[in-house]
Amino acid sequence: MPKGNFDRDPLDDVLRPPLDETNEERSIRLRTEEKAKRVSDAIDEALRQERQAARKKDVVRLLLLGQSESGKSTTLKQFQRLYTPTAFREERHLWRSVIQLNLVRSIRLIVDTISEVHRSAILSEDESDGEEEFQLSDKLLAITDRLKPLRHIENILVTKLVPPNEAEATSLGSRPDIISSSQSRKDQEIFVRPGKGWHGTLLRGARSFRPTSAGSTGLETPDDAQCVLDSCRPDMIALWRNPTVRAILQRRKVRLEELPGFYLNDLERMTSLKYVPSDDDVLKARLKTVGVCEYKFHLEASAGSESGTEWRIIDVGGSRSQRRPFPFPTWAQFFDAVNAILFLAPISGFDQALAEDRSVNRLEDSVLLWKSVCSNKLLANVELVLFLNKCDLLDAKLKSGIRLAKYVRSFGDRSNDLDTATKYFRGKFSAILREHSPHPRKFYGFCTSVTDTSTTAGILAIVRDIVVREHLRKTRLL
Ligand SMILES: Nc1nc2c(ncn2[C@@H]2O[C@H](COP(=O)(O)OP(=O)(O)OP(=O)(O)O)[C@@H](O)[C@H]2O)c(=O)[nH]1
Ligand SMILES: [Mg+2]
Repeated sequence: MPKGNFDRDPLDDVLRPPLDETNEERSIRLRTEEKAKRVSDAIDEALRQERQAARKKDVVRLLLLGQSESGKSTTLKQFQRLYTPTAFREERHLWRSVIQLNLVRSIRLIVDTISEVHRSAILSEDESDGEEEFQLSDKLLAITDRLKPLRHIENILVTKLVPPNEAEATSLGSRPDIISSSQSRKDQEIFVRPGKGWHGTLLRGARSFRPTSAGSTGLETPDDAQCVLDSCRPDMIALWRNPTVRAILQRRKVRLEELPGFYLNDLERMTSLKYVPSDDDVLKARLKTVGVCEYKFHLEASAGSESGTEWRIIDVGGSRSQRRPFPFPTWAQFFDAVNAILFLAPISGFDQALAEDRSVNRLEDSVLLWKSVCSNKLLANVELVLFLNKCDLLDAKLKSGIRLAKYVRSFGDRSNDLDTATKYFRGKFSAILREHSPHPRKFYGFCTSVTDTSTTAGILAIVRDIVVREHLRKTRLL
C-alpha cells in the first residue's frame, strides 16, 4: 500500500502565503484579507438583522390559556379549519381512533353504571333503598353483556394512543366516581404530548400540531375497531335509547351529553364501516394536551388577504399539574413574545368540579386564573381576549332547570336564562380586568361555543383583527 503524507492539509498548501513574499506584497495581501473579512462580517450582520426583523415583523403570536377542558385545543382546531383548510381536511382521518375511543368510553360508562345497579339490586334483594325500583329487563342485561367485549377494543385503542409509562394522565371524564374499577391505564384520559417537553418544543420553533398519538391510524379503512363498532351498532343504539338507562343516568346525575367527546346521538353514522370524521366530529373529539404545542402556519391564500404573515398559536395543557407552581411561572418566559392571549373560561362549569381536583369548582378556578393573567406584570402590554366558552352547554343547563344562583349566590334573583347569565359573567370578568390590570386595557369579551363552526368563524375573524392590530402597534414601536 503506497504511503502518503496524510499529516499535511492540502488547503494549507493553497492558503499559505508564498515563501518568497516581499514586504510590499505581504501588506497588500493583509489589506485585501482585512477588507474581505469586513465585507463578510457586514454580510453576516445584515443577515442577522434581517432574520431578527423578520422574526419581529412577520410573526404573529397568540397564546391560548385556560383550565383543562376549557376549549383551547378546539379553538386551535377552528383556526386550522378556517385558515389552513387543506391541511385540516387532510388530517381529519387521523382523529378517527380518538373519536372511536371517546365513543367506546361513553358506552362503557353506561354499561358500568347498569352493572353497578344490577349488582346492588342483587345484594339488597329484600331492601328497597331507592335504586332497586329500576327494573332491569333481561333484554337490557343481555345488551350490556353483549357490549362487554367493547372493553377489549378500548384497551387496544388506549395502547395505540397512550404512550407507555406516562405519569400525566387523569381520570376518565368528569365523573370518576362512577367508574367502579380502580384507576388503571385504561381509565387514563388520552392526551397528546408534543416533543419531549414544552421548552424544547418552543425553542426549536415550528412544530405542526398533529394528534401524534393518533398518527398511525385511520388510513387503513376500515380498521379492526371500526369493524367491531359496526357489529355492535344495534346494541349500542338500543342501549342509548333505552328509557330505563336514561332514567338511571338521570337519577345518578350523569349528563353524558355535557361530557367531552360525546357522540351517542350519531351512532348510526359513526359506526358505519365507511366512517370518516366530519369537521364537527373532529371539533368534538377530546384529546387532552400535555405540555405546549406551537402551531405555525401561513394563512392559505384562499383563507384571507393577509396571507404571508406567519402565525404561531401556542396551545398549552391546562390541567393543574401543568400549571404548577400555581398559577403559571414556568410559562412566563415566553409571555413577552406573544401579541395576545386568548383566555377561555368555560362558564357552563359553574356546578362542576375540576377533573384533577374534585375539591375545586371549575368556575372559581377560571376566575382565579383570569385574575392572575390580568394582574401579571409581564403581560401588562399584551392584549387579552376572553372567550366565555361552552355557552351552548350553559344554555342547556339553565333550560333544564339548574339554577345558577344556587352555585353563584351573587347572581341573586336575576332571570335564570342564557342572556342574563352571560351578561352577568361578562360584567364580572371585565371588572376583574379593570381592577387588576397594571395599566388600563380594553376588555374584549365574547360569548362562544367553540365547537360550533358557524358562530365561531365570525368571532375568530374579529380576534384575528385584534391580534394583527396589536402586532402592527408593537412593530411600529420597535
Ligand atoms: N359543547 C361544547 N363542547 C366544547 C366547547 N368547547 C370545547 N368543547 C369540548 O370540550 C372538550 C375539551 O376541549 P379541549 O379543546 O380539548 O380543551 P383544552 O382546553 O384544550 O383542554 P386541555 O388540553 O386539557 O388543557 C372537547 O371534547 C371539546 O370538543 C363548547 O363551546 N361547547
Ligand atoms: Mg388541549
